[in-house]
Amino acid sequence: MGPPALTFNTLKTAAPPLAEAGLGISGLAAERDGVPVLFDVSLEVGPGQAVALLGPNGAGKTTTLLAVMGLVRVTAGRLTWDGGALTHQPPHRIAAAGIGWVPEERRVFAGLTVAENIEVGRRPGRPPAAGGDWHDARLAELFPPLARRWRQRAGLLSGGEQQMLAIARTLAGNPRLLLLDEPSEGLAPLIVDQMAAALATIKADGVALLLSEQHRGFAETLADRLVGLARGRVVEGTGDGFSR
Ligand SMILES: Nc1ncnc2c1ncn2[C@@H]1O[C@H](COP(=O)(O)OP(=O)(O)OP(=O)(O)O)[C@@H](O)[C@H]1O
Repeated sequence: MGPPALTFNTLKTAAPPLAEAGLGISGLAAERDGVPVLFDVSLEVGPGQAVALLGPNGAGKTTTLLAVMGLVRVTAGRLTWDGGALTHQPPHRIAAAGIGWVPEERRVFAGLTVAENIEVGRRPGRPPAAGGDWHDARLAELFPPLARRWRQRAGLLSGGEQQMLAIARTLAGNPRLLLLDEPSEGLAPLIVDQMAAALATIKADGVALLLSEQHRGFAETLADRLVGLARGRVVEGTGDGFSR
């Protein structure tokens, strides 16, 4: 039998919770395929906040997101969500608790239409963030380029449109925390601006955002806090004046 179901607001760990609302990460260490990759990562993301992980290739940004999603082995530290323990929960329970993952590779279903891809992401019964349900009309308003291609196959979309679709599909499940791996990677400048505007709207809706970013400008536009990672550790992290 797996670990007990997450019952938020009732499930409290013995130690004081990191954050009563949103995501808490404290002293996180994790490994991939038996190789230690994260050694000491701590941060918090509250509802309606955005935190960007910055750092060079191999710093551990993706691994931090994977650890939140339960997709790598956590060897030390704590993960909490709305004050309840998240550490060592299986990915499907983490997803059911309202955490959505947008992988770097996008992974849209090329043979399905935009509308069908979004339908795949629906998670009926999951309570939405403060702004309400992400139904089709809201998603189309959020990403106008998708609205124009609603009945087209996803394989025909540009890279930027596929990135929008990957986000829209995850949003369709009404997550209250969105994990985004390099959302601006490989996008044309105009598309990057559209992406930043859309993510700002999602944030204003009350959704918490934790993103991995290589582009500092994009991160600064969007994030309330920047957290610098190097070799699996937080090297700098602050609300303002962050520098590397
Ligand atoms: N399957 C694996 N087994 C062992 N080590 C791995 C595995 N995948 C990644 N790593 C290592 O983990 C470290 C952190 O990788 P991670 O992908 O989290 O970095 P990142 O900051 O997201 O950088 P990038 O932008 O290159 O993805 C790197 O040193 C990488 O080589």
